[in-house]
Amino acid sequence: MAPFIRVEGLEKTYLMEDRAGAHAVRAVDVLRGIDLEIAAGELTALTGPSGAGKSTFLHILGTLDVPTRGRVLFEGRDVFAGDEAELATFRNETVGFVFQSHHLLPEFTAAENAMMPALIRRTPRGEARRRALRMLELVGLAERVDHKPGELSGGEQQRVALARALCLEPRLLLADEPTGNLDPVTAEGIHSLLRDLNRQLGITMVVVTHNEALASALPRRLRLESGRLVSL
Ligand SMILES: Nc1ncnc2c1ncn2[C@@H]1O[C@H](COP(=O)(O)OP(=O)(O)OP(=O)(O)O)[C@@H](O)[C@H]1O
Repeated sequence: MAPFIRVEGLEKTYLMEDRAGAHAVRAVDVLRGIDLEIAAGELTALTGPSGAGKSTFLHILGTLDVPTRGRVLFEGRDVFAGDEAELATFRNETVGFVFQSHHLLPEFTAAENAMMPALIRRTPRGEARRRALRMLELVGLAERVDHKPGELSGGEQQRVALARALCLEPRLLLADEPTGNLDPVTAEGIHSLLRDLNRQLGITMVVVTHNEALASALPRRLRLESGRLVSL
């Protein structure tokens, strides 16, 4: 059976306008040949120096960005072989994202923020709210569903962002420095929650972090260095 995710010969080069020379273009090689398999249900930490390409790699895994060379296969299917509409469908149905900054809408409550992806996908309001409340309960915020982001702590805001990412029950959760803005204790709380959710829901997760201590508590660790992946 094909692995859940298989990355083959992945390369990413950004072409930059060279500001010194007229119309000259400079290539920035960020990912230089990545091969990787991720099994369904795996929870993987991705570390590496600043600028190593962690976000770029995560964005390509989530089809928010496209590779320059190489392929990404989900259950054997080359995701970038399809057109933009197919990519968007795949992304909406399969992937949930959490970022360093939670991007919650300040005027809406935790429940309303968490149900947003379902409403955008035209899920009936009652069903969307049920899903959101279930996820808010899973992230430990059952008592805070009517709070707006400004009435929540930083860790609680990030948990709402997590509930929102999980609202449509994605099979893959990609988290880019989800604890980057949090104090160490709150950050450990979010990581421990990710481990619990991974066990309970069986969602495959890739979590980018600068924090080696947090990364070392996750079952699998990868490190990006000079555009290549190293297993730890
Ligand atoms: N759109 C772009 N055009 C040109 N270069 C880019 C672009 N996006 C990223 N880069 C460059 O690619 C490299 C990798 O960036 P990326 O954000 O993936 O690194 P990162 O490992 O996530 O870094 P950090 O830990 O600091 O967030 C950086 O050197 C960055 O300057």
